[in-house]
Amino acid sequence: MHSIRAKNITDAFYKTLECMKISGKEMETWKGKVIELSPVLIEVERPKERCLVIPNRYNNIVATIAETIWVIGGRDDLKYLLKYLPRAHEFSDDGSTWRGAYGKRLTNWYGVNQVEEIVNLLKRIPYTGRAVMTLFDPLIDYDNQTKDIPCNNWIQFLLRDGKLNMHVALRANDLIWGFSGINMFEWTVLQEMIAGWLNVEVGKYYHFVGSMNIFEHHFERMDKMLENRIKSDIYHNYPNLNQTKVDIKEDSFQYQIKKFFEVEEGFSNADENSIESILKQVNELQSSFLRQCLKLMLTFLLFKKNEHALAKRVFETSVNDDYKFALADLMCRKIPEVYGPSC
Ligand SMILES: O=c1ccn([C@H]2C[C@H](O)[C@@H](COP(=O)(O)O)O2)c(=O)[nH]1
Repeated sequence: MHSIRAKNITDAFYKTLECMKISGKEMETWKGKVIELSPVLIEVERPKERCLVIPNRYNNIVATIAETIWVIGGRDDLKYLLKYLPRAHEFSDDGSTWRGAYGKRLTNWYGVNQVEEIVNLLKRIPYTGRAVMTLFDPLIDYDNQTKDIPCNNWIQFLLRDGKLNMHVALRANDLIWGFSGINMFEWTVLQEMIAGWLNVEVGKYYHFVGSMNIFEHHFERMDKMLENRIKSDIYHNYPNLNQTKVDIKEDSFQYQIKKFFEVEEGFSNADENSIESILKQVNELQSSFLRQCLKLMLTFLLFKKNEHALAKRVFETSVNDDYKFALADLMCRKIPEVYGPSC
C-alpha cells in the first residue's frame, strides 16, 4: 500500500505522480498501456485548497467547476456538460446521458436522497459511523458492455473533534483526468457544503484507490510535469488569496440549484445587448459560490466564442479567488496577446 500525506491538491498530485513514476508498474489493458499504482491512500490536510495550477497540466478549471455543480445538482445529462467538457460523450452509451452519473445516484438512489439522509443522520448523532453513501450499484454495474461504471464507489463522512472528515473509496482512478481533473475537487466541494450545513469545520479528505492509473497518452506529460515541478503553489505564493466559501444554504438548496441551471441556460444567448440582464440574474443568486462559478463559466463560454471584450467584462465582475486565478492562467496561456503573459 502506498500512503501519501499531502497538504493540498498540488502536493497530493505531485507526490502521487512521483510515486507512480518510481513504483508504478506498466501493464497492458483493453484500453492500452497504463502505469498502475496499487493500492494508494492519499490524505489531504487542507481540502479547501482544491485548485490545481501547475505547468504542463493544461487543466480547465471551468470544466471542473461546471461538472462539480452538475454532480451536486443531481444531473446526468450531457447537454449542459458538453459545453464545458467536450470529451464527456466518450463516457456516454446513449449520446445523451452518463449512466454512472454520481449526482443522480447520490440524490436519487431508487428514490433515496443519500445526501439528505447522511446530513440528517449526522445532525441526530454527530459521532455516528453510519453516514455513508454508495455509488456502485450491484444491480446494474456488473455490465461489461457499458462505457461508464462508477469509479468512485463509496463515501463516508465522519465528524470528529468538531471537524467533518470525508473518506472516499475508488475502484480505479485516472490520476491526471480523474483525481486532479475532477474527483478531489468535486468531493471536497460537497464536504465543505455539508460541513457548512452542520455548522462545523472542514476536516481532512481521504482518497483510497484500488488501482491508480496513468494512460499512455499522458506518459510524456507526466515526465514534463515532474521535470517542471514547482516548489510552491498558488496557496503558498499568495497567502491572502481569497477562497470563495461553498455557501449554498441547506434550506434553499433546491431553489438555488434550479436557478443556477436556469441562468446558465441563458448563457447561449449572451451578447452585447443581453449581458447586463444576464449578470443581473447571476447576481440575484444568494450563494456567492454559485455566483462566482456562473461568472467564470460565462467568461469561459465567451472566451471560446472569441468574444474577448465581453469575456473580460464578465471576468472583471468576478471576485479575485483561486478559481479566477486558474481561469486567468488558462486564458493567458491560450491567447497571451489578448490576456497577457501566462501567470
Ligand atoms: O470519476 C471518475 C471516473 C472515471 N475515472 C477513470 C478511472 C479509470 O482510469 C477510467 C475508467 O475505466 P474502467 O476502469 O471503467 O475501464 O476512468 C476516474 O478517474 N474518475
